[in-house]
Amino acid sequence: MVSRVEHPAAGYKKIFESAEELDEPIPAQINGAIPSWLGGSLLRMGPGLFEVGDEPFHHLFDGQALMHKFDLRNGQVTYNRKFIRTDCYVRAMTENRVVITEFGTMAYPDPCKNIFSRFFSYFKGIEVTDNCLVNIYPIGEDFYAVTETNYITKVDPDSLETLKQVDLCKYLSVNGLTAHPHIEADGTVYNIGNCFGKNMSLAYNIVKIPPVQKDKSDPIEKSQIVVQLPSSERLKPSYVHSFGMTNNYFVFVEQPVKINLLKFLSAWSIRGTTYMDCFEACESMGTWFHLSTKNPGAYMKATNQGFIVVDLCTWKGHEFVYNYLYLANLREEWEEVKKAAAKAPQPEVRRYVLPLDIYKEEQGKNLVSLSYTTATAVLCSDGTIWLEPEVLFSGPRQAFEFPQINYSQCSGKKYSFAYGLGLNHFIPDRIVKLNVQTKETWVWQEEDCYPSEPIFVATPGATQEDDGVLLSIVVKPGTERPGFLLVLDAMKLTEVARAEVNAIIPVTFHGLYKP
Ligand SMILES: CCCCCCCCCCCCCCCC(=O)OC/C=C(C)/C=C/C=C(C)/C=C/C1=C(C)CCCC1(C)C
Ligand SMILES: [Fe+2]
Repeated sequence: MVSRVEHPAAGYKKIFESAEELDEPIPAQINGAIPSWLGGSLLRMGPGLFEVGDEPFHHLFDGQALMHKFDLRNGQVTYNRKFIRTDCYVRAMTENRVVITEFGTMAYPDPCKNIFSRFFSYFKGIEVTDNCLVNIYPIGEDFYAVTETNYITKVDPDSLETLKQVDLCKYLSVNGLTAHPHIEADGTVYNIGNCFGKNMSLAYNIVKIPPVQKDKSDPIEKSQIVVQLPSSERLKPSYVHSFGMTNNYFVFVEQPVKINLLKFLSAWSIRGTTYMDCFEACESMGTWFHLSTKNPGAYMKATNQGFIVVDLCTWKGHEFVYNYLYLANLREEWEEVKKAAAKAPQPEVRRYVLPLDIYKEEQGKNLVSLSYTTATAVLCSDGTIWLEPEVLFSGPRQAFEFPQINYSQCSGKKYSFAYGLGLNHFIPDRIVKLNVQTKETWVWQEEDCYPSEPIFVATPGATQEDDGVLLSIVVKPGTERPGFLLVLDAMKLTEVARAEVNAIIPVTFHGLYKP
């Protein structure tokens, strides 16, 4: 899968440019045939406004949230997009400047205010962003666009209208939640977030939001913390992006990119620091896997021969990979992009195996007895277990990222196929399928094309894990219809159809298919 593709024309710059929302859906021109059973909507989130007035946003995660929708009905496709009316967007539009500090862009005080009110507005405390550009997922019968803060935004998946902002702090003791919940077949949502408690007690809280309520009340009102995991360092919690879940367990990977809380809570509002300035690498820490039972009341022994297998997309070393995602770097000419990526952490897809049955007398021995993996776990004298991974995919500066699986069939179970976005020196230029058992790979790639995270949709009644299609939004600059929805056969990774529109579609991160 190692890509030798070069991008001398630097067409990728187009996916980091502002776009206008649409008044109404536009029809797409179809090449190939969209499967007749594929009726639904692909909803995706990403940044769509990369500057306000003459103030630029600096980081990939700062542009204002734009929601995209490809609607598929009877073989026909339309495309629509709207900015979410978050507080940060509405206030930016009203004042024509960056009003709320984003991930890597600081908001300056209002230049129209006099020196005293400017001084006091600095001390008003942190105004946390509600820029929900990262993902969209269902809670009960509702849909929420999210980032990783405590603010989530209820949206209408049909009209793309913004409905309301919800502050999770009103219901739960968390400072934020990840944009990557796990959702069970009945609609129960699990997620994890940092909690900076009283007396500086730090924890990672796992949250459960129940499915649709019989009395039609909002499930968020019934949300609760189900597990609390301790932070390995007193003043510095780790940055959390996602977590793992099986039928019986939660797996949380505490990694060495830390949030410096002192900076976060004090310096930030006074000196105008951004979120990015509050992260630091902890060179001495390594990475800790935390395991907890999911439902102690209904605990059942794991069936997977007493092991939990954890497959991860990783970035090697201690440095935060987000340091390499400033827009100025991503918009460089190709030779410069390559030079910058050469210094960045290197990507690797890894498998770790956590043994569940541990006996003192086995100290120093490899506890993993699964025939199909070379990953090891050795019990140390202090009672901890040292894990070494099996590498599932590795290519220099070629990442397999934004991983997806046949979630409804395989979530938390043994599986064979992962689908991902191939990043070539951080530039998304291919879609990859990886057989995690054999390490075989398949690639879809086309000249000057910039795809997004592929979403798997199973063929109705399918019996095989990879019987279905992958949906990805692709940008091919310089053509008559430069944005298209790509439909790939998930078995062979060959093109089934594309639905093209006359619009450049800015980069999107995550999303879902709503049947
Ligand atoms: C699609 C192509 C992109 C090209 C480059 C991609 C490189 C990819 C590297 C892999 C990373 C994948 C990330 C994908 C995007 C994503 O999911 O994340 C975006 C995350 C964002 C915007 C996070 C925002 C988090 C905030 C504002 C957190 C705030 C907080 C803290 C820092 C401390 C605790 C409190 C709080 C407020 C939650
Ligand atoms: Fe993500």
